[in-house]
Amino acid sequence: MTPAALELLGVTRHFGSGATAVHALGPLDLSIAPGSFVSVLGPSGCGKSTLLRLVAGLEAPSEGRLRRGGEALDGPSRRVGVVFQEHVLFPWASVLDNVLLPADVYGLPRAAARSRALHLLERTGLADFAAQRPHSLSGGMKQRAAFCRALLPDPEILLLDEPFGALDALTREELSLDLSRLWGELGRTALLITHDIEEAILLGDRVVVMSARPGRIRADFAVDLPRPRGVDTASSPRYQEIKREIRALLFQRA
Ligand SMILES: Nc1ncnc2c1ncn2[C@@H]1O[C@H](COP(=O)(O)OP(=O)(O)OP(=O)(O)O)[C@@H](O)[C@H]1O
Repeated sequence: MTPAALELLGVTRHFGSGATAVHALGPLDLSIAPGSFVSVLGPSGCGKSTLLRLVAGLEAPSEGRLRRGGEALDGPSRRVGVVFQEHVLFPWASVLDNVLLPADVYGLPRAAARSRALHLLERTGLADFAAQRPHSLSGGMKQRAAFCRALLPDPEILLLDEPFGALDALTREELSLDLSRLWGELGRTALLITHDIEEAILLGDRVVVMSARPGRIRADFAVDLPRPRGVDTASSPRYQEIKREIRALLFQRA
């Protein structure tokens, strides 16, 4: 049997100790099948970013175990790409060089990395901006470049921490639909952290709803909407029904 792309078993995370200790997360059990897109939705401060940092291998759990592709997860890996809310492009480097950054970090063969970077820039509508500096890009374009960079090492798993959070509503929707299309073509596993119910449904195969801190899983909704999803998806009766169910749960007392 193919192992889960990601698996969390009894994971908790505490910060600090004594009177100032914070129980941020868990215990949490979660299993994500290879190739699926899971959206995690929850109130502010429920531990969503903490969850993402654990899965990225940037932090260790206080208790419990994490497994990636059936193996113990013990640190960051080139098999996992991360996109954060604030693009982290270097202002002095060209868009192409920014996208190529993981090639230096992971020692990828330069020529192949360059051709993959150009391909990704092409696929995300940024080919004409490869030689420009990030300041000449709009917010949405900077996030597209950040996606290209995360995808450069061809990661098996893409982690998205509110990647559209700083964008205006129209750019947000456009970029989520583009990401949905790109993800469909790449067939990779994705974990999206978001506050936005619509984005969670539009992108996800599942929407995992978390409780207030300490974040635990309150519900796990299957999003059985056909793909590819587009601007019309949000007006379908099934989409509206899932949205109603999630809203009802979120606005109930935890
Ligand atoms: N390094 C840290 N030290 C102490 N407390 C922390 C640390 N990181 C997070 N926390 C606390 O853990 C809890 C969860 O934080 P986290 O950022 O994961 O939540 P979140 O759901 O991503 O929040 P938001 O949606 O507002 O971004 C919060 O109470 C936060 O103050």
